Order: sequence, then C-alpha cells, then structure tokens
Amino acid sequence: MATIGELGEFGLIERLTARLPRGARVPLGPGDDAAVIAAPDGRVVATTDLLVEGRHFRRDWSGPYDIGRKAAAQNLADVAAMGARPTALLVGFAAPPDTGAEWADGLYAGLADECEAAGASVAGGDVVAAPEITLAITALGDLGGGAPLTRAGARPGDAVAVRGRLGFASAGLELLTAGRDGPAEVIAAHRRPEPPYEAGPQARELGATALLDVSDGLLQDLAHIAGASGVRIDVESAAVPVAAVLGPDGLRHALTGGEDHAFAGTFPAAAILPPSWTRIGAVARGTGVRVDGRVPEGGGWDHFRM
Ligand SMILES: Nc1ncnc2c1ncn2[C@@H]1O[C@H](COP(=O)(O)OP(=O)(O)O)[C@@H](O)[C@H]1O
Ligand SMILES: Cc1ncc(C[n+]2csc(CCOP(=O)(O)OP(=O)(O)O)c2C)c(N)n1
Ligand SMILES: [Mg+2]
Ligand SMILES: [Mg+2]
Ligand SMILES: [Mg+2]
Repeated sequence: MATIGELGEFGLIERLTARLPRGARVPLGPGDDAAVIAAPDGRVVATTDLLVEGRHFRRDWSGPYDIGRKAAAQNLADVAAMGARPTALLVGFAAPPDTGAEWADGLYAGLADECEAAGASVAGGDVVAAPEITLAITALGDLGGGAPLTRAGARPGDAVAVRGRLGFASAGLELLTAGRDGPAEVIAAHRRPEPPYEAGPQARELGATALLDVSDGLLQDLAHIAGASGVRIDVESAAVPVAAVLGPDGLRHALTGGEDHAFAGTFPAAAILPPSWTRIGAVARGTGVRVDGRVPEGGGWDHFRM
C-alpha cells in the first residue's frame, strides 16, 4: 500500500481529484491555477475553519472518512448559518509523508459525501507535507438573492429557537476522553456531525432576525448573537431539547457542548415555526445570556483557554 510520500505531491493531487464528483456550481474545478465558481447571486458567502490533528480530531478515535465528513460539515454549516446554500469547498491538506494513500482516499470520500449532502463540491485546494495532519478549508455559498442572516439582527421580544442535535458530540467526546464505552449514537456524533443544512435557508424564509451554527456551545454561541445585536438572550433550561441518550449530564452537554452544528436563531415572536425548530427562550433588552434568570457559569470551547 502506497504512502502519500511515495505518490508525491502531484501524484497525490491527481489521485484525490480524479475521484471527486464534478460540482454543478463549479464550471472549472481542480486542475488550473484557480477554480471558477458560479455565483448567480452576484455576492459570495465565504468562510474558513482550520482543523488540526489532536485538537479537532484524533486518528485513533476517528477514521479518515468521518474526519472528512466532519471537516466539511464544520465549514458548510457556517455557510448555511448565513441563510445561504453551500456551493464549493477549497481544501488545504497538510499531512506527514508516511500517511497511507488509502487514508487520504478515505478523507476525500468523506469530504465529497458531506459536500453532496449540502449541495456543494470540492473545487480545489492545496497539499503540503507537515508533521501533523491539518485541514484548512474554505467554504463558499450562495444567498439566492436574499439578505444574509447575520448575528446582529435580534430584537427584544424575538423568540429564540434551535434546530439540530445539541450535546451529542460533547457527550461522545467525554466518553472517548475517559476511555469509556457508551451509546454508539453519541460516539458517532463526535466523529461525524449531521448539521441540518436546510435550516439556514429555512430560517430566512421563516423571517429569522439572526442565526448561527452552534460550534463552541449553545450558551457561548448565543452570547455572540446577544453581543452583535446589543440584546440579552434569556434561555429557559426546561425548554432546551435534551436527548435521554446523553445521560445524567445531558443538560450540561446541550448548553455547553459544541460541534453538533445545530442552528440557533431568533425569530419574530409571532413567527409560526415548524416542529423541526424548538423554542428555547426569548430576546430582551440588556446584555449577555441568562439561563432561568441567572448568568451561567461558563463552559463552551475556547482554543486558547483549554
Ligand atoms: N485569523 C482571523 N482573521 C480574520 N478574521 C478571523 C480570524 N479568526 C476568526 N475570524 C473571524 O471572526 C469571526 C468569528 O470566528 P469563529 O468564532 O471561528 O466563527 P465560527 O464559530 O462561526 O467559525 C468570523 O467572522 C471569522 O471570519
Ligand atoms: C481530540 C479532540 N479534542 C477536543 C475536541 C473538542 N473541540 C475541538 S474544537 C471544538 C470547538 C469547535 O471548533 P472550532 O475550531 O472552534 O470551530 P468554529 O467555532 O470556528 O466553527 C471542540 C468542542 C475535539 N473535537 N477533538
Ligand atoms: Mg471558525
Ligand atoms: Mg459558525
Ligand atoms: Mg470556535
């Protein structure tokens, strides 16, 4: 079995890109100095997230396919969180030369499948040798002529609602960290988030005033909406969906765990939300986030404070 070092830079690129499906939104994909992405809206949503081995994933916890799915999902969810539809990914891939070519194949199969789930494709990237695996991914998206859903539009009186899983990836990470066995569903959620991408454009149609994806923890991420909008967000803990499979610490996982890439937004109080959205609180005058009237103790991911 070949390593990527044996394939060489251009052999690796050829191998990885030959297997990528051709994207409908990408008239010119990998192979030239740059890709060309269709932008019918005239504006492009652009976002980038880095994933570093040991920080975002471990190769002894996750296989290459799931790491690819997760890396794509983390970026595609940010596009959806603007109320947009993802169109393309650009993938910076750094890896040690002794990485198996099949590992890289698995990674790219995961990237391609997650893109497909979101309506996007891999349009290009870069490969370099490095001591650890790092993925630097840029995702692009299309607003379809609508206004971007920012973090800054929440108004006092709005309802706060979420769509997607909360606390699953966090509960899974805790089990893996402790070396304990637990529900397969929860461990799988750490390895492979399943963001409901449709929630982005849907939230815009429902009249959302602000939206984001929950990457670092629900309360910490809601605080970004509160800060950007100049409002206070009041969360009612009893209304937060806590799956029984999360165990006795389910509420903590749901409030402070990240990486499920659920969507949290604010909507006019009178908005009629479909059952996929759960109301968990309301927007008020003031600052910060409160849970059941109290300032929460913290929790949530900070890369430089772990
Ligand atoms: N190194 C950087 N240079 C410029 N902008 C950055 C940098 N890091 C983060 N940002 C910007 O700060 C904002 C918040 O980043 P982040 O918390 O990572 O958002 P998210 O959780 O949605 O990925 C984003 O708009 C991002 O583009
Ligand atoms: C090995 C490992 N340790 C810890 C974590 C937990 N973790 C890493 S990054 C992160 C937060 C989300 O990632 P970030 O880079 O902050 O993405 P962004 O908020 O920019 O979307 C969490 C909860 C993990 N996924 N894997
Ligand atoms: Mg980010
Ligand atoms: Mg985000
Ligand atoms: Mg973060």
